[in-house]
Amino acid sequence: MRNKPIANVNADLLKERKNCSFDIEELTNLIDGGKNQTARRREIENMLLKNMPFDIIPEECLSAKEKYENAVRKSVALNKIGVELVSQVTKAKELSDLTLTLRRVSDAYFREVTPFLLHLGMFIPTILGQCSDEQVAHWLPLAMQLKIIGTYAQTELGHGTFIRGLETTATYDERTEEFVLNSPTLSSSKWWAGGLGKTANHCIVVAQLYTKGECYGTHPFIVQIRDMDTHMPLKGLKVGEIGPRLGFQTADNGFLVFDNFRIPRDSLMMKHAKVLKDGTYVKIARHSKLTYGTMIFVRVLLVSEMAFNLSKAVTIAVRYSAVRRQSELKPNEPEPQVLDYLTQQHKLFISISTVYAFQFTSNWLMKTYHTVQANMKHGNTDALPELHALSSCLKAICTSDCSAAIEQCRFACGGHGYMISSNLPSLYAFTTATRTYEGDYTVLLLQTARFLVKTWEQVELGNAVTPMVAYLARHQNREAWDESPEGIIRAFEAIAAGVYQTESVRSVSFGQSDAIKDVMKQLSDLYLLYWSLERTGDLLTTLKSTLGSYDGRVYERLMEEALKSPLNQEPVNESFHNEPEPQVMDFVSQQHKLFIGIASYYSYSMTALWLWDILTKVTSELGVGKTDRLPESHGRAVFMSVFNSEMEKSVSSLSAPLQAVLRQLVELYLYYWTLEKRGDLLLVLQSTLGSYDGRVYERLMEEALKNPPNKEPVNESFHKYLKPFIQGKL
Ligand SMILES: CCCCCCCCCCCCCCCCCC(=O)SCCNC(=O)CCNC(=O)[C@H](O)C(C)(C)COP(=O)(O)OP(=O)(O)OC[C@H]1O[C@@H](n2cnc3c(N)ncnc32)[C@H](O)[C@@H]1OP(=O)(O)O
Ligand SMILES: Cc1cc2nc3c(=O)[nH]c(=O)nc-3n(C[C@H](O)[C@H](O)[C@H](O)COP(=O)(O)OP(=O)(O)OC[C@H]3O[C@@H](n4cnc5c(N)ncnc54)[C@H](O)[C@@H]3O)c2cc1C
Repeated sequence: MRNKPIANVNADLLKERKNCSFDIEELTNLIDGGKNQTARRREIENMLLKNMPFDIIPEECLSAKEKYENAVRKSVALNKIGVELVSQVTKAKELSDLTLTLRRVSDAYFREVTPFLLHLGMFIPTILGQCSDEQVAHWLPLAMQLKIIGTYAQTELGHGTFIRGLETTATYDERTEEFVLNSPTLSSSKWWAGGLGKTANHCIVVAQLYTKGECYGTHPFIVQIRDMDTHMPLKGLKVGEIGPRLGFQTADNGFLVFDNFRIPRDSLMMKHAKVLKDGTYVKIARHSKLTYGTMIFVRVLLVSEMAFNLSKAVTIAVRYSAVRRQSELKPNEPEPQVLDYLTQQHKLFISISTVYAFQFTSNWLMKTYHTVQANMKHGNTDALPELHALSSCLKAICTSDCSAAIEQCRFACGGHGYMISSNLPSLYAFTTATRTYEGDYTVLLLQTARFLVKTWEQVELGNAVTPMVAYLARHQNREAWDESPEGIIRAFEAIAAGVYQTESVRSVSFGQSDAIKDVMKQLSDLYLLYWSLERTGDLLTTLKSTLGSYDGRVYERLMEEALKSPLNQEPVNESFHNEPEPQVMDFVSQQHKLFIGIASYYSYSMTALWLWDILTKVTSELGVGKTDRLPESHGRAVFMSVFNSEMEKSVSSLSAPLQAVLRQLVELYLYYWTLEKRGDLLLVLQSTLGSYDGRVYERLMEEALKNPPNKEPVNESFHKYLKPFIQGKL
């Protein structure tokens, strides 16, 4: 059943909805995956809406501590219902639909994120992907019923991207059949894990595994970190909250430091490798990177997350644009809806088509992921490198595009879009982090490039490659395409566009009406055209350059092109007889180049005179050999102050017009360098990362320890909400 229409809807919005060329319900079914899925989603939504507590005071008006406690309260209530619903589900497909619905509806309760995000998004998936069957049987029910709450601690203060460089050690002690966890340096402190600061009592820790004196690289361990009854951190580890950040403020991201912390042998997650009781290391995996599996899964998930978050932002911006009226186009006529401005449509429509591009690609990517997983169960890891390259590439591009598009949506809402209550700032803060976490943008694109270059080598050798990259061979036959970075980027755009085009056409090819097909086709075309225009340079099959031509006939081509110019089609231009051509001096850009030169000349002359006076004094005091070169900023300050003061002294006797000109030159010099060097001028950087002494890790830890949540070892919300919930007494 459809949701009931709401009374008192803005007339402009009603008008826009009335103008819709297709049946909205039909499109809703398409997005949900069918009529039944829409009905089920609404059933769950309605149930949650009836039972969930909403905020009385807006989340953003609370203190950091109150925000966290409020987030725990709501998470516990939501997950109580979630656990109940999950227990009724029997089929895998139903479970994934349910999880998706819960994830979507949870956003109605959290402007920020739930402290359970990592438990649901990474802890449970890692149990499924990295544990042996016996370990899954033990840990999964505990995690699914939230009897334990976990997180994923891989990143350290010193390393996030370069996983092989992680420093935390897990050394096997065969006498006690335990691993001993240690953080040997400050930079090895675990940092960032969501939910670690205050909430989690378990944690997946990625550490370098040592046994019998050998290091076998990074491996995941499942580790209890807090007492199940008192919630106090266990002896041998230091754990806390890392401090305020741009978004994720209720995710209680944390740090964790080990000091000879002992864990049982079977804490090692043993799907891909084992350590026997006597300390023998046994490799099970057929592919060395299978321990990176959770990251691939989350990268795949993030494509759909971006579709969802952008869909919210663009819905907000489109609705508001229909309601908002601004400016007077024609005297005495009503102000137009801002939605009617073409420039506004330009901001919004590309975001709408991007949402669909992401969603269709995400559906396809998830299917591909499951196919590769199923093959791997039978020992076939052939498709893993391509899945890694593809998920890396799509994750990087969609997270980057999504935060840029959300920023556009904020611009589209003018000043009101800057209000926290518009939700656009929170959506931006959430999505911009996704460009960094789960693999930084640049780093993931480089992983994709690595795969593509290897594929290219195969193509050149005439070997078969997978269908997804077969176009490389086609390109090679058709034209002299190069393997330059531009070529690689272009190829990946072709992949993304191709997937979207074929998937959207495939998805709308059954059952749907012509009206929906038309709209989807328009959106698809818009997406392709937009990116063709954005990347025109990459799409040009020759370089279109007189200077960079393959045959090097630079001068011939320059002359050929010159002769084609329309100006050369007539021997004397009519402006000869009419208006004179402007002097280049009249161009502002030319003045910019010249005037600063003039100002500098005066500055140097004044400073030279002044410097001459003191030079002898300085050299005799310090000795010429000992004087260091003045740092640039010091020199600049000297030029400015001398120029300023010496000019004042010398101009007083000059005529007023000349004084004015010279004063303007002083101002120009000062303003120019103020703008050029504004980075250096920020004397108080107030930054843990940019301090003069470079003590980055020390300062990050010092700041984290000052953090109010770390003043109490256990937050009161544990006793009030978490403990009764975990123990089933709520
Ligand atoms: C209410 C209901 C709620 C429901 C829940 C729904 C939740 C939804 C949302 C989820 C949100 C989750 C929040 C997550 C928060 C953030 C968590 C994190 O950041 S956690 C932290 C995330 N941290 C990061 O993401 C760290 C990023 N860094 C990395 O991933 C790696 O260090 C690396 C890939 C950059 C390099 O690794 P390195 O070992 O140095 O490798 P080399 O470069 O030397 O290449 C050697 C070879 O390996 C190959 N290969 C590489 N990877 C893979 C792979 N995965 N596979 C296969 N192959 C792979 C590579 O291609 C190459 O092959 P070849 O050419 O030789 O044939
Ligand atoms: C909100 C948030 C939540 C997080 N949650 C978790 C969590 O729950 N668990 C967890 O383990 N981690 C978590 N992280 C950490 C996250 O995974 C890392 O921050 C991320 O992987 C980037 O690594 P880094 O911080 O070491 O960046 P760096 O690698 O230090 O990147 C700094 C710069 O160096 C560049 N760079 C680095 N390497 C290369 C290279 N090889 N080539 C070219 N350029 C390079 C990058 O492009 C970037 O510009 C979280 C981070 C954030 C922001």
